[in-house]
Amino acid sequence: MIEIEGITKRYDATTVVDDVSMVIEPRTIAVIVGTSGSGKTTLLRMINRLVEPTAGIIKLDGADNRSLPGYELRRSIGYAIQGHGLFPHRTVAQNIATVPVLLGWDKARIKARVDELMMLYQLDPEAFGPRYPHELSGGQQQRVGVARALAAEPNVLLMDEPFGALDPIIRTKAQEDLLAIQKRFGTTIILVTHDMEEAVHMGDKIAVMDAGKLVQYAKPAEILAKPASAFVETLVGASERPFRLLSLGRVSDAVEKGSAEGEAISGDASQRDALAELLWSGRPALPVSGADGSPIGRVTVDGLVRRAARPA
Ligand SMILES: Nc1ncnc2c1ncn2[C@@H]1O[C@H](COP(=O)(O)OP(=O)(O)OP(=O)(O)O)[C@@H](O)[C@H]1O
Repeated sequence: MIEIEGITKRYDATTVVDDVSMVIEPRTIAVIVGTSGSGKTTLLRMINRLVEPTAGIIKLDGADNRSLPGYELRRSIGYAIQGHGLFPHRTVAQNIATVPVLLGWDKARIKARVDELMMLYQLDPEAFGPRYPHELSGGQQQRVGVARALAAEPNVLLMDEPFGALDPIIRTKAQEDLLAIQKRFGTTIILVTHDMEEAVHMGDKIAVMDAGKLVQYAKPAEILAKPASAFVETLVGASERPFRLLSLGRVSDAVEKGSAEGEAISGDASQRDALAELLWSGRPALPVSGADGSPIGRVTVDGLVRRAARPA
């Protein structure tokens, strides 16, 4: 668990992070969003003490993050940044091994971990391990950057716009990979992004920053349905909000009694996909199938539209 208590950072007279308090539960993803200059990166870097706060406390599993020297703290916390930050004169395998080497792991353990992460990221260790970063595509470099951050099995991973430089298709894949890896290792992740779509997709909770202040910290559905201020509402994008809300819900949660003509949609599909299919095919209702393929009811345009409407 990460507890941020009244954290403030000032540079001379300018307050760039202003009395922020938030708790990040273990094994969850908190996404920090906000406009440029709102203090997101500074907040993130106070967790691993690349930036020292002016006031406030940050606790990791109950311990003040100042109870260790900064360099030791940083070996226990993964850190991945936009543009990956790989060492250009070290091979891919050496880059990934950076922190395990610093921690003095034995060679066999390091090799096993590097190979495991490379396989996980679909980079053949034989082929890619000896290569240098410039011999990789942008997407591959980014994967190596995240693999390096995960190498020493950190409980906490800080990510600053890790997918910012990727094109949209690779970006989606990178997000899926990260979600799968987060589930597998149970890592607690704090991710900074400009992209509300990414925040809604990735976050168990979303923290919205504006001018150094934390203006809302809540589950994605709550941020979308009940933005705390006009600023959050703008950031969420009022016109996109209904679709974002639907993308969070499963069809199985919107099933109505009755039947419908045509091919069934899976109860696991998102409500957004169901609405897209309904509108695209011009039908008022679709049959819904359960996990075993048997019909469990139907989903309707009217029902989905009601769900997308902002709750009173
Ligand atoms: N070392 C520093 N000295 C003085 N001011 C700084 C320093 N680092 C950051 N700032 C200022 O603090 C403010 C917040 O910066 P920060 O990088 O945390 O914002 P951000 O929300 O991450 O922005 P972006 O999305 O553009 O990366 C900015 O106005 C920035 O100019």
